[in-house]
Order: sequence, then C-alpha cells, then structure tokens
Amino acid sequence: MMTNIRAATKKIGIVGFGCIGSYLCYLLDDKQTKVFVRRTASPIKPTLSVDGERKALKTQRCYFSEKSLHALDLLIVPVKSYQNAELIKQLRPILPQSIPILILQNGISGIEEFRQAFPYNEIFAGISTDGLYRQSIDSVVLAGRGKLLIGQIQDKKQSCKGLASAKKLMSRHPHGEWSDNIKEQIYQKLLVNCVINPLTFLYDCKNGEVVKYTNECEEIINEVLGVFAHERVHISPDSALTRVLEVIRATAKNTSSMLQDKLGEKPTEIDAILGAIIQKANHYQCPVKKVEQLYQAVKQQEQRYLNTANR
Ligand SMILES: NC(=O)C1=CN([C@@H]2O[C@H](COP(=O)(O)OP(=O)(O)OC[C@H]3O[C@@H](n4cnc5c(N)ncnc54)[C@H](OP(=O)(O)O)[C@@H]3O)[C@@H](O)[C@H]2O)C=CC1
Ligand SMILES: CC(C)(CO)C(=O)C(=O)O
Repeated sequence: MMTNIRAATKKIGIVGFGCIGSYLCYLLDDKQTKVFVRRTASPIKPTLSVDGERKALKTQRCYFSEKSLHALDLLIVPVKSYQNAELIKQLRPILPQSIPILILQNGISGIEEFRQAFPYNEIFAGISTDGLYRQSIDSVVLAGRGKLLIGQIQDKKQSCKGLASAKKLMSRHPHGEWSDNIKEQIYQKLLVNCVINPLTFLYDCKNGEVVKYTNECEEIINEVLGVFAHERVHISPDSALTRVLEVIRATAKNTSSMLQDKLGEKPTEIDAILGAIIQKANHYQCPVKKVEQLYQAVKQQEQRYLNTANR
C-alpha cells in the first residue's frame, strides 16, 4: 500500500512513441511521464486504440539532455534491439549514474549492452507478451492483451526510486507482475523466440504452422539449452518443448515479429536472439550448428530485402 502512495509521484521517462512505449504512456496516463523522441519521425499527436476506442496520450515530449534526464526516477527503454547502439551513444555522455534503467525488448543482447555501457546504473528488465501494432504515423493499436513481468537484473541493493517506479508501472498494467527470477523468465522467452521467430520467417508461416517442424524445434531447443546450462539456467528439454508447443498453440494465428519485419522489409532482431546464442556458444565453446545455419539463412534473406528496399 505504501509503495502505491509513494509511487504516485514518480517521474518516468520512456524512449520513443513506439508500440510498447505508447502502451506504457497509456497505462501511466499522467502528464509527468516524459517521452523522449527523435527530432524527426515522431508522431505529432500520438494515440492508442484499445477495443476500438482511440485515446490521446498524455505526456511531456522532450529530447535527450542532461537536464531532462536528471529529473527522472526511471528511464524505460522499449526500442528494437538493433536501435540500442545508437541510443547508448546518445545517452552515455549525459545519463546520470543515479537513474535506473528498465529494458523492455526481445532477445538478451540489450541487457548486456546496457550493463556494459552503464555499469553504475541500476538495471531492471522486463518481458511483455502484449500484442501491439502501428496503424499509422500517430496511432498504435492494442491487438492482444498479455502480461508484463518486471524484475531486477543485478544483485545490487534496490534503490527506492527504481523499485517504486517499476512497481508503479506494474500496478497500472492489468496483468503486471513482479519477478524475483526475471533472468530465467527472459531466457524462457528467448528460447521460444529462438524457435518460433526464425522458423516462421524462413517458412513464411503463421506461428501455428511451426508444429509441422517439430524435429527442427527439438534440434534448436537442444542447442540453446546447452548454452543456457553454461549460464546456469537449467531447463529440461521436455519441459522446454512443452512450453514452446504451448506458445505455438496459444499464438497460432499470430504473425511472429520476425515475419512481420520481413513483410515490412524492416531489420529483424535476429542478432539479439540467435546472434546472442551464437556469441555465448563461441565463448563457452559449445556446438550450435543448427542455430548458426538458421542465423545465416535469416541474415541472407534480411540483407537481400533491405538492399532492395534501400535502392
Ligand atoms: N509490438 C509488440 O507487440 C511487442 C514488442 N516487443 C518488443 O519490444 C521492443 C520494442 O518493440 P516495439 O514497441 O514494437 O518497437 P517500435 O519500433 O514500435 O518502437 C521503438 C520506438 O523507439 C524509438 N527509438 C529508437 N531509438 C530511439 C532513440 N535513440 N531516440 C528516440 N526514440 C528512439 C523509435 O523511434 P523511430 O520510429 O524514430 O525509430 C520507435 O518509436 C522490441 O524488442 C520488440 O520485439 C515485445 C512484445 C510485444
Ligand atoms: C512469442 C512470439 C513468437 C509471438 O508471436 C513473439 O514473441 C514474437 O513474435 O516475437
């Protein structure tokens, strides 16, 4: 109860009016929320549609500066994983060490990039299973309601402001949960993305059709779990397959984010998903032949359509 009363005053910053960023603004629903935008390509009057009702987002819009960042109790980073490098370059000279960061994105490379770039900042990470898409330059649609799990990444003592702000966000989400084991949950989600995303991309199929490729699913799972074991995340192959099949069934009609990227001729998050597994496998000298083969196949197709789109 105390946390909720104190949390009401927290100042939260969000990077970008992206799909997740817009939904978080909608949930926070207060003028204290700051959204950091680029000078170009940001919607003029951002809105979010829920159940057919379109609502204007209440926020302060600003650009990165020492002053605008200094006043924050939490900075949320819901950007595509391939946008991290540019963002870190902008933030590194101006983000104070006292500002906690919450990373909300697919894959695991973002957490490591931010930990390395900001070793003194408190880092939180989260997983969203909501389904959102952009309908137009200024409108995002909530298409499927999921969960928001948040937890702390390091073993550092939690600061009051980081924790209270993360809990404020959680309390506003209809299915927000705190996790004391966020690393394992992120790895579980990563495993699902390692299987469903590249297979749907390469076979041009909806998530549900991935059941046709169970042998390939098992090959990927075994290799990924081998890498996880070195990271002290132990998941049995049977429970991993059961979990992946459950997600395939539950999201059968979905077009995975990686296939959506391909259809929209946009960069994928393959580097933060299979790329991160390959990097860890190289470090631990652990064989991941199937993962490497899928990674190369996705990269080749991605390069081809990006080249054509940029011509
Ligand atoms: N959409 C969904 O339903 C779900 C998404 N996710 C994951 O969440 C993450 C975010 O996804 P999503 O919200 O869809 O992505 P979007 O592309 O919709 O949003 C990313 C936003 O971040 C902005 N941005 C990036 N870099 C900067 C910067 N340096 N300064 C200011 N703004 C910046 C982008 O601006 P600009 O447009 O100018 O590039 C864009 O508005 C991804 O990892 C995704 O996989 C997870 C679950 C569900
Ligand atoms: C779970 C899954 C595969 C749902 O589509 C997803 O997270 C994605 O598409 O990135």
